[in-house]
Amino acid sequence: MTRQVKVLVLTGYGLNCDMETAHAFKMAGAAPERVHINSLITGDVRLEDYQILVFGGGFSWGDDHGAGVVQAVRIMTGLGDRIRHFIAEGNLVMGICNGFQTLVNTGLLPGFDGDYTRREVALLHNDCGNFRDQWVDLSVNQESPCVFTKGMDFLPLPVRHGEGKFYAAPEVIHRLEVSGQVVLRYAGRDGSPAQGAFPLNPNGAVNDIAGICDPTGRVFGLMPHPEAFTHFTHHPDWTRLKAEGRILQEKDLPGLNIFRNAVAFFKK
Ligand SMILES: NC(=O)CC[C@H](N)C(=O)O
Repeated sequence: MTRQVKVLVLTGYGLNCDMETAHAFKMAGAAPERVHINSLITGDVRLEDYQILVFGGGFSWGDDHGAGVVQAVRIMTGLGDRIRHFIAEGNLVMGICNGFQTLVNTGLLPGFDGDYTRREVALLHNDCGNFRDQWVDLSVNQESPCVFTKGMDFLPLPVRHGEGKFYAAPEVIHRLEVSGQVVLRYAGRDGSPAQGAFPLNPNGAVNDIAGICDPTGRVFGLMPHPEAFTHFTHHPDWTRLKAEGRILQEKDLPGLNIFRNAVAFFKK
């Protein structure tokens, strides 16, 4: 019997995508569990019993002091060493939207030189000045070491955030680009770069960056929500896309493939 891949999906304090995220991992063949942040910090639940740790979407601590900021402090003071050990052991960490904001505020991303404590990038308020709830098209960097996006080149996903503008100093952006750590970019429907054009790029993200990974490719954060595209009718244009034969075979759902890739990583 093949070993079950155990996924820990965090819950609590304003997170609101844990049910969908756990469901997506279940569809991908894993054994997900929704675990309250406190249960992990107190040690009632042990991180070493899992292979994938997920920081999901939501409004942790009400986005006070900036989205993901308080969660990052709580996580790093209570769990920092255990998470760094978890990564060193070869496991996977994923941050979706509020989870991505948390990963950058902890310094778990971008993880340059194996240092998972340094804050190098930020997710700022959207340039448009308001919360965006829309679908975006994403091009995938096939040169990236990211294990979650293997074999993918394009995916449409929804975004829903107020603080999604990826930002960093030019030398940090350059380093992310040359190392292949830029995984996802906002694009046009044909996969061509959005070049900052609103609303293809919904937040003004520098270089259209929507998702990055660490140098190992095992820590991945993204603003869009892959757990919200696990059935072809989730896409607002699914009838047209199906008629055009562009996507939407049950078997190759872009959102679900992110979770399938994560699970497949442990089944090699
Ligand atoms: N969907 C989310 O996770 C939202 C993230 C965060 N609360 C924001 O608005 O930016």
